[in-house]
Amino acid sequence: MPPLIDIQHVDYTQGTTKILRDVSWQLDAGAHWAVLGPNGSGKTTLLKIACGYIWPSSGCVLRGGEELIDLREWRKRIGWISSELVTQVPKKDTAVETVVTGRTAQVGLRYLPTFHPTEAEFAEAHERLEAIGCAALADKPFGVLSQGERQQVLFARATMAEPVLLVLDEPCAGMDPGVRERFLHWLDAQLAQPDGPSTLFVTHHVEEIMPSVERTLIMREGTIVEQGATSEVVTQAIIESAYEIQLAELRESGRRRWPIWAES
Ligand SMILES: Nc1ncnc2c1ncn2[C@@H]1O[C@H](COP(=O)(O)OP(=O)(O)OP(=O)(O)O)[C@@H](O)[C@H]1O
Repeated sequence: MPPLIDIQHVDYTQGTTKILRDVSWQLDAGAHWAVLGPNGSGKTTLLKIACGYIWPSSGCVLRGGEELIDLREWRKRIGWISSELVTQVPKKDTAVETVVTGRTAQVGLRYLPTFHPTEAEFAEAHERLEAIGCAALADKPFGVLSQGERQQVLFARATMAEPVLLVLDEPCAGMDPGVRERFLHWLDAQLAQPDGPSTLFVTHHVEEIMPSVERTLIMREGTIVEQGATSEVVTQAIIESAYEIQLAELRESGRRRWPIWAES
């Protein structure tokens, strides 16, 4: 089977600035990748090219082995969950109302005058919440949910479109340690399910890479400097070099890797 996304020798330039240089990377169906790299290294740009929101200046992108596909249809099969999306959800919409809007590209049920979900769609939204262990959240307003619960609801919303790819863009930003750990263990269980969508997990914190995220790529200055099995890519030497930092240790515990900072 051809890769879900096959990026070949892609450059991306804006004005005189080269933002991506000779990037090649393949995402197989069902694979889960962590995407690491310092601020401004080109992660978001790479993801936008992969998802078909922007076009490369040179090189090519195949999706399912084909170059020319209907990108509007393709984009409907991608769930992009970011902190920006969290801020767009009206606080008064309930969790289930938020999930049902997964049938559209927008959030905010009361602001979508032409979208009138059927009873069957509401029933499905309830099922989606139940399937991920969040049935109890259904009638709670989005505004009262914790940061972790909001991510869970947006995950359920993304599944309404039966996505082939989920992009989780720094999902743990703003979470306290307890919320973050509960959310990450919940997410790990979701990703470990067979036949789920491929996932791209963007983070700045290597300890957030859960065991189910078996592959990692690292960007730096517009290129992919490392890609492959998480166990081989997320090493002390590679992390120190990618972020220009010094660690006392990158300790493995609970099949995750925890940076221990060196004394300065
Ligand atoms: N439309 C644009 N015009 C000019 N420069 C751009 C444009 N889009 C991105 N850049 C620049 O390209 C570089 C890569 O940006 P990008 O958002 O892809 O980085 P990132 O790795 O996602 O960063 P962060 O971790 O801070 O989110 C940055 O220096 C950014 O300022």
